[in-house]
Amino acid sequence: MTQDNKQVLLEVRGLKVAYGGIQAVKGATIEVREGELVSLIGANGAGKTTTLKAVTGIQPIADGEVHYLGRSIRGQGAWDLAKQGLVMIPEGRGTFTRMTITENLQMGAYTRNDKEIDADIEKVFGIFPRLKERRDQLAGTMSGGEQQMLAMGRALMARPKVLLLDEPSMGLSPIMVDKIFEVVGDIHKQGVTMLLVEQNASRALAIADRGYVMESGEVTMSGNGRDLLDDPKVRAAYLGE
Ligand SMILES: Nc1ncnc2c1ncn2[C@@H]1O[C@H](COP(=O)(O)OP(=O)(O)OP(=O)(O)O)[C@@H](O)[C@H]1O
Repeated sequence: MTQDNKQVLLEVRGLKVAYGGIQAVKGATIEVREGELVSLIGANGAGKTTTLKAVTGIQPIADGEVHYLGRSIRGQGAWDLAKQGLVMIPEGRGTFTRMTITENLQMGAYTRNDKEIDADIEKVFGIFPRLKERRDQLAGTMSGGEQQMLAMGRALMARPKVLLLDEPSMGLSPIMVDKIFEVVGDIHKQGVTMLLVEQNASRALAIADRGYVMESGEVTMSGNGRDLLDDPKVRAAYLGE
Protein backbone atom coordinates (compact mmCIF):
# COMPACT_ATOMS: atom_id res chain seq x y z
CA MET A 1 0.00 0.00 0.00
CA THR A 2 1.42 3.38 -0.97
CA GLN A 3 1.56 6.04 1.72
CA ASP A 4 2.99 8.79 -0.49
CA ASN A 5 -0.26 10.76 -0.37
CA LYS A 6 -0.33 10.76 3.44
CA GLN A 7 0.75 13.79 5.43
CA VAL A 8 4.34 13.83 6.67
CA LEU A 9 4.03 14.12 10.46
CA LEU A 10 7.72 13.99 11.28
CA GLU A 11 10.49 15.15 9.00
CA VAL A 12 14.18 14.96 9.87
CA ARG A 13 16.41 16.68 7.28
CA GLY A 14 20.21 16.56 7.36
CA LEU A 15 20.23 16.20 11.14
CA LYS A 16 23.58 16.56 12.86
CA VAL A 17 24.09 16.05 16.60
CA ALA A 18 27.37 16.18 18.52
CA TYR A 19 28.44 15.39 22.07
CA GLY A 20 31.39 17.74 22.48
CA GLY A 21 33.79 16.68 19.75
CA ILE A 22 31.95 13.42 19.00
CA GLN A 23 29.72 13.58 15.91
CA ALA A 24 26.99 11.11 16.86
CA VAL A 25 24.61 11.93 13.98
CA LYS A 26 26.15 13.21 10.76
CA GLY A 27 23.33 14.29 8.48
CA ALA A 28 20.36 11.94 8.87
CA THR A 29 17.21 12.33 6.77
CA ILE A 30 14.12 10.41 7.86
CA GLU A 31 10.41 10.96 7.37
CA VAL A 32 7.36 9.44 8.98
CA ARG A 33 3.95 9.76 7.37
CA GLU A 34 0.56 9.53 9.01
CA GLY A 35 -0.32 5.93 9.86
CA GLU A 36 3.12 4.52 9.08
CA LEU A 37 5.29 2.26 11.18
CA VAL A 38 8.87 3.20 10.32
CA SER A 39 11.79 1.20 11.75
CA LEU A 40 15.25 2.66 12.26
CA ILE A 41 17.78 -0.12 12.60
CA GLY A 42 21.52 -0.18 13.14
CA ALA A 43 24.29 -1.51 15.34
CA ASN A 44 25.26 -0.35 18.82
CA GLY A 45 26.36 3.27 18.80
CA ALA A 46 25.06 4.01 15.28
CA GLY A 47 23.25 7.13 16.53
CA LYS A 48 19.66 5.86 16.72
CA THR A 49 18.92 6.93 20.30
CA THR A 50 20.61 10.28 19.72
CA THR A 51 18.33 10.85 16.72
CA LEU A 52 15.24 10.19 18.86
CA LYS A 53 16.52 12.52 21.57
CA ALA A 54 17.07 15.30 19.04
CA VAL A 55 13.60 14.75 17.58
CA THR A 56 11.96 15.16 21.00
CA GLY A 57 13.95 18.27 21.89
CA ILE A 58 15.98 16.58 24.64
CA GLN A 59 19.29 16.82 22.74
CA PRO A 60 20.32 20.04 20.97
CA ILE A 61 20.54 19.98 17.17
CA ALA A 62 23.93 21.06 15.75
CA ASP A 63 22.70 21.36 12.17
CA GLY A 64 19.79 20.34 9.96
CA GLU A 65 16.10 20.50 10.73
CA VAL A 66 13.36 18.55 12.46
CA HIS A 67 9.77 19.40 11.61
CA TYR A 68 6.85 17.99 13.57
CA LEU A 69 3.36 18.59 12.16
CA GLY A 70 4.91 20.94 9.61
CA ARG A 71 6.64 23.15 12.17
CA SER A 72 10.28 23.31 13.25
CA ILE A 73 10.86 21.87 16.70
CA ARG A 74 13.54 24.50 17.37
CA GLY A 75 12.50 26.62 20.33
CA GLN A 76 9.83 24.12 21.39
CA GLY A 77 10.58 22.18 24.56
CA ALA A 78 10.06 18.45 25.10
CA TRP A 79 6.91 19.28 27.09
CA ASP A 80 5.39 21.37 24.25
CA LEU A 81 6.08 18.58 21.78
CA ALA A 82 4.62 15.91 24.08
CA LYS A 83 1.49 18.03 24.49
CA GLN A 84 1.17 18.04 20.69
CA GLY A 85 1.36 14.24 20.63
CA LEU A 86 5.05 13.54 20.03
CA VAL A 87 5.63 10.91 22.69
CA MET A 88 8.76 8.86 23.36
CA ILE A 89 9.13 5.56 25.20
CA PRO A 90 12.78 5.71 26.24
CA GLU A 91 15.32 2.92 26.24
CA GLY A 92 15.12 1.26 29.67
CA ARG A 93 11.36 2.02 29.88
CA GLY A 94 11.51 4.86 32.46
CA THR A 95 8.56 3.71 34.55
CA PHE A 96 7.94 5.21 38.00
CA THR A 97 9.03 2.24 40.07
CA ARG A 98 7.51 3.41 43.38
CA MET A 99 4.10 4.04 41.89
CA THR A 100 1.46 1.47 41.07
CA ILE A 101 0.55 0.41 37.55
CA THR A 102 -2.59 2.54 37.64
CA GLU A 103 -0.69 5.58 38.95
CA ASN A 104 1.90 5.18 36.18
CA LEU A 105 -0.89 5.14 33.60
CA GLN A 106 -2.44 8.24 35.14
CA MET A 107 0.95 9.96 34.90
CA GLY A 108 0.95 9.19 31.19
CA ALA A 109 -2.02 11.52 30.81
CA TYR A 110 -0.17 14.47 32.36
CA THR A 111 -0.47 16.55 29.19
CA ARG A 112 -4.25 16.11 29.05
CA ASN A 113 -7.04 17.78 30.94
CA ASP A 114 -10.09 15.95 29.63
CA LYS A 115 -12.42 13.58 31.48
CA GLU A 116 -11.74 10.41 29.51
CA ILE A 117 -8.67 9.30 31.40
CA ASP A 118 -10.36 6.42 33.26
CA ALA A 119 -11.88 5.15 29.99
CA ASP A 120 -8.44 5.24 28.37
CA ILE A 121 -6.94 3.29 31.28
CA GLU A 122 -9.55 0.60 30.60
CA LYS A 123 -8.52 0.59 26.91
CA VAL A 124 -4.88 0.09 27.93
CA PHE A 125 -5.98 -2.77 30.21
CA GLY A 126 -7.76 -4.24 27.18
CA ILE A 127 -4.47 -4.28 25.24
CA PHE A 128 -2.44 -5.50 28.22
CA PRO A 129 -4.56 -7.77 30.49
CA ARG A 130 -1.39 -8.44 32.52
CA LEU A 131 -1.39 -4.80 33.64
CA LYS A 132 -5.02 -5.03 34.69
CA GLU A 133 -4.31 -8.07 36.87
CA ARG A 134 -1.57 -6.09 38.60
CA ARG A 135 -3.11 -2.65 38.61
CA ASP A 136 -2.32 -2.00 42.32
CA GLN A 137 1.19 -3.49 42.22
CA LEU A 138 4.27 -1.22 42.35
CA ALA A 139 5.87 -0.88 38.91
CA GLY A 140 9.31 -1.62 40.36
CA THR A 141 8.23 -5.17 41.26
CA MET A 142 7.32 -6.04 37.65
CA SER A 143 9.45 -8.05 35.20
CA GLY A 144 11.28 -6.31 32.34
CA GLY A 145 8.63 -7.35 29.83
CA GLU A 146 5.80 -6.17 32.07
CA GLN A 147 7.57 -2.85 32.56
CA GLN A 148 7.85 -2.49 28.78
CA MET A 149 4.10 -3.11 28.53
CA LEU A 150 3.56 -0.47 31.20
CA ALA A 151 5.82 2.00 29.39
CA MET A 152 3.83 1.42 26.21
CA GLY A 153 0.52 1.74 28.04
CA ARG A 154 1.66 4.93 29.72
CA ALA A 155 2.67 6.41 26.36
CA LEU A 156 -0.72 5.50 24.86
CA MET A 157 -2.37 7.44 27.70
CA ALA A 158 -0.90 10.60 26.15
CA ARG A 159 -2.91 9.86 22.97
CA PRO A 160 0.18 10.10 20.77
CA LYS A 161 0.08 11.31 17.18
CA VAL A 162 3.58 9.93 16.69
CA LEU A 163 4.97 7.34 19.08
CA LEU A 164 8.76 6.97 19.27
CA LEU A 165 9.92 3.65 20.70
CA ASP A 166 13.54 3.11 21.66
CA GLU A 167 14.59 -0.57 21.72
CA PRO A 168 11.41 -2.05 23.24
CA SER A 169 12.78 -5.60 22.94
CA MET A 170 16.03 -4.87 24.77
CA GLY A 171 16.89 -7.42 27.45
CA LEU A 172 13.67 -9.41 27.14
CA SER A 173 13.16 -13.18 26.92
CA PRO A 174 12.26 -14.59 23.47
CA ILE A 175 8.62 -15.09 24.49
CA MET A 176 8.36 -11.53 25.73
CA VAL A 177 10.06 -10.23 22.56
CA ASP A 178 7.33 -12.01 20.54
CA LYS A 179 4.65 -10.45 22.70
CA ILE A 180 6.10 -6.93 22.46
CA PHE A 181 6.42 -7.03 18.65
CA GLU A 182 2.89 -8.41 18.41
CA VAL A 183 1.58 -5.51 20.48
CA VAL A 184 3.61 -2.94 18.52
CA GLY A 185 2.03 -4.35 15.34
CA ASP A 186 -1.45 -4.22 16.90
CA ILE A 187 -1.04 -0.63 18.08
CA HIS A 188 0.08 0.31 14.56
CA LYS A 189 -2.98 -1.42 13.08
CA GLN A 190 -5.16 0.66 15.38
CA GLY A 191 -3.81 3.71 13.54
CA VAL A 192 -0.95 4.95 15.73
CA THR A 193 1.98 6.33 13.72
CA MET A 194 5.31 5.00 14.98
CA LEU A 195 9.05 5.39 14.65
CA LEU A 196 10.64 2.26 16.09
CA VAL A 197 14.35 2.11 16.92
CA GLU A 198 15.60 -1.47 17.18
CA GLN A 199 18.69 -3.62 17.07
CA ASN A 200 16.45 -6.60 16.35
CA ALA A 201 16.48 -5.83 12.62
CA SER A 202 14.54 -8.85 11.39
CA ARG A 203 11.58 -8.31 13.72
CA ALA A 204 11.55 -4.54 13.32
CA LEU A 205 11.65 -4.66 9.50
CA ALA A 206 9.10 -7.49 9.32
CA ILE A 207 6.39 -5.28 10.88
CA ALA A 208 7.49 -1.98 9.30
CA ASP A 209 5.95 -0.16 6.34
CA ARG A 210 9.34 1.41 5.71
CA GLY A 211 12.78 1.25 7.26
CA TYR A 212 16.06 3.12 7.51
CA VAL A 213 19.48 1.69 8.24
CA MET A 214 21.83 3.84 10.28
CA GLU A 215 25.60 3.30 10.36
CA SER A 216 28.12 5.51 12.17
CA GLY A 217 25.71 8.44 12.37
CA GLU A 218 24.53 8.28 8.76
CA VAL A 219 21.47 6.81 7.08
CA THR A 220 22.96 4.43 4.53
CA MET A 221 19.86 2.63 3.24
CA SER A 222 16.12 3.15 3.22
CA GLY A 223 13.10 1.50 1.67
CA ASN A 224 10.09 -0.67 2.12
CA GLY A 225 10.43 -2.86 5.25
CA ARG A 226 10.09 -6.12 3.35
CA ASP A 227 12.58 -5.06 0.62
CA LEU A 228 15.17 -4.10 3.24
CA LEU A 229 14.61 -7.41 5.00
CA ASP A 230 15.33 -9.24 1.73
CA ASP A 231 18.36 -7.09 0.87
CA PRO A 232 21.58 -9.16 0.92
CA LYS A 233 23.59 -6.29 2.48
CA VAL A 234 21.09 -5.95 5.33
CA ARG A 235 20.99 -9.71 5.77
CA ALA A 236 24.78 -9.91 5.94
CA ALA A 237 25.25 -6.96 8.30
CA TYR A 238 22.25 -7.28 10.63
CA LEU A 239 20.84 -10.77 10.35
CA GLY A 240 24.10 -12.68 10.64
CA GLU A 241 23.89 -14.29 7.19
N1 LIG B 1 25.82 11.45 26.50
C1 LIG B 1 26.78 11.14 25.62
N2 LIG B 1 28.00 11.70 25.69
C2 LIG B 1 28.96 11.41 24.78
N3 LIG B 1 28.79 10.53 23.76
C3 LIG B 1 27.60 9.94 23.65
C4 LIG B 1 26.53 10.21 24.58
N4 LIG B 1 25.46 9.46 24.20
C5 LIG B 1 25.83 8.76 23.11
N5 LIG B 1 27.12 9.06 22.78
C6 LIG B 1 27.88 8.51 21.63
O1 LIG B 1 27.16 8.83 20.45
C7 LIG B 1 27.20 7.73 19.54
C8 LIG B 1 25.77 7.31 19.19
O2 LIG B 1 25.14 6.76 20.35
P1 LIG B 1 23.60 6.34 20.38
O3 LIG B 1 23.26 5.97 21.78
O4 LIG B 1 22.79 7.36 19.71
O5 LIG B 1 23.63 5.04 19.47
P2 LIG B 1 22.53 3.93 19.26
O6 LIG B 1 22.51 3.65 17.80
O7 LIG B 1 21.26 4.32 19.88
O8 LIG B 1 23.15 2.70 20.02
P3 LIG B 1 22.52 1.74 21.14
O9 LIG B 1 21.67 0.81 20.39
O10 LIG B 1 23.72 1.11 21.75
O11 LIG B 1 21.77 2.62 22.09
C9 LIG B 1 28.00 6.65 20.21
O12 LIG B 1 29.32 6.72 19.72
C10 LIG B 1 27.95 7.00 21.68
O13 LIG B 1 29.09 6.58 22.35
